[in-house]
Amino acid sequence: MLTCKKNELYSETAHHGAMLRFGNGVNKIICTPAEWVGIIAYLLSIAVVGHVVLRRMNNTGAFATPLVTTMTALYIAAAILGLVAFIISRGTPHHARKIENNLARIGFTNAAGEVPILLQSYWHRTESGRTVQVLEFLACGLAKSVWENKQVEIAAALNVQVARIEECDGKRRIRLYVVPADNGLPDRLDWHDDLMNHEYPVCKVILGESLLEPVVVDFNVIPHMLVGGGTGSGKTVLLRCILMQLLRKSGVEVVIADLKGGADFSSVWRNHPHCKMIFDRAELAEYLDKLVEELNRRKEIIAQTDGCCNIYDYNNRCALYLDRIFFAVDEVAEILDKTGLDKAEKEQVARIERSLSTIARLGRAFGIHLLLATQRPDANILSGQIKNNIAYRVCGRADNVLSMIILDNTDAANQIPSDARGRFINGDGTVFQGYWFNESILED
Ligand SMILES: Nc1ncnc2c1ncn2[C@@H]1O[C@H](COP(=O)(O)OP(=O)(O)OP(=O)(O)O)[C@@H](O)[C@H]1O
Repeated sequence: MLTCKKNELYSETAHHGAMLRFGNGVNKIICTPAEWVGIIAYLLSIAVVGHVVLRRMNNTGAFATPLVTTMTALYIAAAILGLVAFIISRGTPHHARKIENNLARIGFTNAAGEVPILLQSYWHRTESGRTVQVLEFLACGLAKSVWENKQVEIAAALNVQVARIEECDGKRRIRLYVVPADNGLPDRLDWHDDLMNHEYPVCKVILGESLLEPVVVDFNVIPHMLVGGGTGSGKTVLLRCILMQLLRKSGVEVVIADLKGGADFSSVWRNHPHCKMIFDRAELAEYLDKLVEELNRRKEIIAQTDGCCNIYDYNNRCALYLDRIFFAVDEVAEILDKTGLDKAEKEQVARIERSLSTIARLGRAFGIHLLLATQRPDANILSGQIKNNIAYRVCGRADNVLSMIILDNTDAANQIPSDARGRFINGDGTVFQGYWFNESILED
C-alpha cells in the first residue's frame, strides 16, 4: 500500500478513535460527580489566568488592541483544545497505549497495519460471582473470527486468560472478557447439590464452570453429545457427572455400554434401579435394535396424539409419560472399531452403527439421547452420519488430530493445557472446568 494512502488511513482511524474516546470521556464526566471537580478546576484556572493576563496587558497599554484581540482568541482556542484533550484523556482507558503496543508486538493489525484501538475497560460481575475485566476495542476491520484464531497469542501478549470474545455495535467493536493469567479456572471444582437443576423438563444438566458462567446443556434442545479427549483428560468423570444428574431426575432411564467390563462404573451404577450396564457386543447390538423399535413405537404413539410432534408436547399433554432414555458409551471406538473382528462380529458392529445412526437422526423428537465419548484420534471410527447429527461436542486435552475430529478445529490442542484434568472446550470456544464429584451421591 502507498505510504501516503497508509498515512491517510492511520489519521482517519486515529481521528475516529479520538472522537469515540471523547464521547466516552463526556459520558464518564457526566456520570461521575468526582470527575466534575477536575472539569470545574480546569475551567476556573483557565478563567482566572486569562482574566489576570489580559487585564495586565490592557493596563500596561503595551499592546495594540488588535493584538490583544488575537491573543484573547488564541487563548480561548488553546483553552478549548485543552478541554478536549482533558475529556479525551478521561475517556481513554488506563494502559491503553501499553495494551495496543502489546498487540502491535504480536502483529495483530489489519491489512493497513493498524492496531485495534482500546476504547473502554471496565469490570463485570459474572453469574457465578467472579469479577472479570472487559476490554472493548474498535475492531479496525478485524473480524471476530480473526480475534478467535489469534486468541492464544492475544492472551499471551496481554498476560490474561480470555474468557469470551464478543461483537458489539454491529461488527465495529470487539469485547474481550479477560482475567489475569494466573487467576484462571481452578484445577478442581467440587460438585455440590445446590447445582442440581430440578426444573421441568428433566433435560438440563450442568457440566462445569467457565470463567464467566456455569456451562449448561439442555438435552431437549441439543439431543446428543460427543465428548473427546486424550487418555486421562477427564471424559469418564464428565460423562459420570452428566449421568449422575440425569439419574437423580424422575422419568429418566440410563444405559451404559462399556466393553472394557465396566471398570469405570462401580457397583453404585450397576445397582441403580434406573441404570442398565451392557458389557458385551452381542447384547449391545440386540439392545440397540430394541431401542430403535422403541423409537418407532414412540413415533407412532406421538403421531396418533393430536397436536403433538415430539416427546416434549406428548409428556406435557398425556398422562402416560414417556421416559427419556440416555444411551452412553465411554469409549465409542471400543464398540465401533472393526479391526481384528471376524465376519459375525463385523456384522454386529454394522448393526450397532445403523442403530446409532437412526437414533442420532431421530432420537431428539422421541426422547432417546446419545452420549458418546472417545479418545481415539481416528476419523473413521465415528461415521459422518452419526457425528453430523451430534450438535454438542466438547473436547478435553487433545492433540490437533483429535481436536479436529471432535470440534472441527484445533482449539482443544491450543487452549487446553497438556496437564489439565477435567478441563474442556466446547464448539463455541467456551473453556470450562468440569465438576468433580463423589459417586456415593447416587446411593442417597
Ligand atoms: N473434573 C475433574 N476435576 C479434577 N480432576 C479430574 C476431573 N476429571 C478427571 N480428573 C482426574 O483425571 C483422572 C482421569 O479422569 P478420567 O478417567 O475421567 O479420564 P479419561 O479421559 O476417561 O481417561 P481414559 O480415556 O484413560 O479412560 C481422574 O482419575 C482424576 O484424577
